[in-house]
Amino acid sequence: LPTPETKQAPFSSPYAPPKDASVLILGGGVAGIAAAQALAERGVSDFIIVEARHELGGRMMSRAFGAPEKQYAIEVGANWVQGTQAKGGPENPIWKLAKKHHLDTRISSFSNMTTFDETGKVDFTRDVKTAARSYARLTGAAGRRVSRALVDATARGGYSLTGSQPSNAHEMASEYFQFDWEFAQTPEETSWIASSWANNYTFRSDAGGFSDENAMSVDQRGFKTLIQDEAKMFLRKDHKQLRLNATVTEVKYSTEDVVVTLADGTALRADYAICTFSLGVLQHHDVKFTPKLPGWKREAIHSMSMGVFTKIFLQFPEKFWFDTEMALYADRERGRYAVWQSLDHERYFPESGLIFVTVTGAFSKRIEALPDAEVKTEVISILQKMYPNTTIPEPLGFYFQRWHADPLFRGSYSNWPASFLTEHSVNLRATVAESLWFAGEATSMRHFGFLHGAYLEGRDIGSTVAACINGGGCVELEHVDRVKNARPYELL
Ligand SMILES: Cc1cc2nc3c(=O)[nH]c(=O)nc-3n(C[C@H](O)[C@H](O)[C@H](O)COP(=O)(O)OP(=O)(O)OC[C@H]3O[C@@H](n4cnc5c(N)ncnc54)[C@H](O)[C@@H]3O)c2cc1C
Repeated sequence: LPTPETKQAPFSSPYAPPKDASVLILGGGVAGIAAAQALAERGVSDFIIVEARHELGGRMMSRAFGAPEKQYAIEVGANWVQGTQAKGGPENPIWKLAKKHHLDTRISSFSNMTTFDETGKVDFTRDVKTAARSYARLTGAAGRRVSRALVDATARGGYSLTGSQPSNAHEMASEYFQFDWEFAQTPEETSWIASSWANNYTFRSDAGGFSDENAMSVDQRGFKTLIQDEAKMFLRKDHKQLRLNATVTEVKYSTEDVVVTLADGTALRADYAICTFSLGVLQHHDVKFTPKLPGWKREAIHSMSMGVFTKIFLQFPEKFWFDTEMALYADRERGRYAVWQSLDHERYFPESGLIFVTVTGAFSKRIEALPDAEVKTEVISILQKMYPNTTIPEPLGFYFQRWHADPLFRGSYSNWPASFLTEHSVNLRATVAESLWFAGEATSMRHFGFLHGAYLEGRDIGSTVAACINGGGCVELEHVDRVKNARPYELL
């Protein structure tokens, strides 16, 4: 690895325009707030969080849903604290915040499930259990590959090599539930090794992770309250550290400073910026970087991928469906409206008439391009297949968030493909020109995709930048100039 550059104490030319802050934090999601908190704790209060939306939270996003007399706060973005804490083990920092802010949660029971196919209710829970065992074999074999320094492959290759080849609708739906429903992409699109360590570092307490529990927020203040309330505890009351409704259009950077232009033409200048925009935003050129980001950074950005995870919410006048928490529907098309969750359940919102179905990946992009009415007709037709002897009533409410089309997100969360190497991940989080820093769920090597990944990255980069400021200089995070093959390709 090349020797990192050292940024000197900020040089203030008498001719330069005055600085608005020491640090601009670009984005007010979990990573941005965690970075601000780490700066504040180290005595750096001279920062401004720049957020395009009207509130903090980013992909922690809730909204009111349902008929006027039956409204609920539903989570269209993150919903679970994934991995809590096993006895004596590390604690998920999001779980810690959830307890601190008295968040109302329920531990989900994903095995409490009813199964359906195109003929109605059919018991294939045995296939669901088989898929769980196949997944355990997949992750175990990935660990052995790491210890023997073997190359990565796709999770699909891994499944086949470890003896799992789903061949009918029941088996494919079961595998989808186990894999795509977590990674928001298919096994073909995903790294075998990285998906396995992502699973272990979150869910396996015996492998350095938190626990296998998923705590679902049902808090009617919204899951986001946890990050908003945390921000209130350290942000100054004069609101000078926060600019809401402020969309960044350009980031001009040099070793001297960073100048950020907003959609209304305002320019903000600082010594450092911490960019927490999603990987999808960086991939889509929604924000212009001047000069263009270096080749090694662009390669890292475009080599990782952004999954899409779409929860489609429906409210009916009354419940007519399964009494379990979950249902799995096996269509002949893999992943077509497969995973259902009942919120009209004694543990969640009884008598609410609420149910939601999740779709992912390419299927999410497909429905985002359709009008709501068409998606609603498709969803109802699936319920009709699940309940052939019931007349499915017209829903009182229907909603899904278009994460991929949204220029502030461009997808739901990142995923690690087999061709994405450790060096790419190093480069995704590496500093550019000593002044421009990056943090977010995607920059987390162990916890990409998760809330805790965003939080830990924000804290880490925030405290590193604080050390730069307090120490009067800085060592930037190193990058790799060229990501090379261990052994060059040879055409024989
Ligand atoms: C549908 C869905 C379900 C999920 N489920 C879970 C879950 O159950 N558990 C879990 O742990 N994780 C889950 N996640 C992932 C989790 O939400 C993210 O990992 C995390 O919230 C990312 O935080 P972040 O700060 O890195 O990014 P963001 O939350 O994306 O923060 C970046 C901020 O930048 C702002 N921004 C973007 N562009 C601009 C611009 N040009 N100018 C100004 N501001 C801009 C955005 O508005 C946003 O607020 C889910 C995500 C989605 C979408």
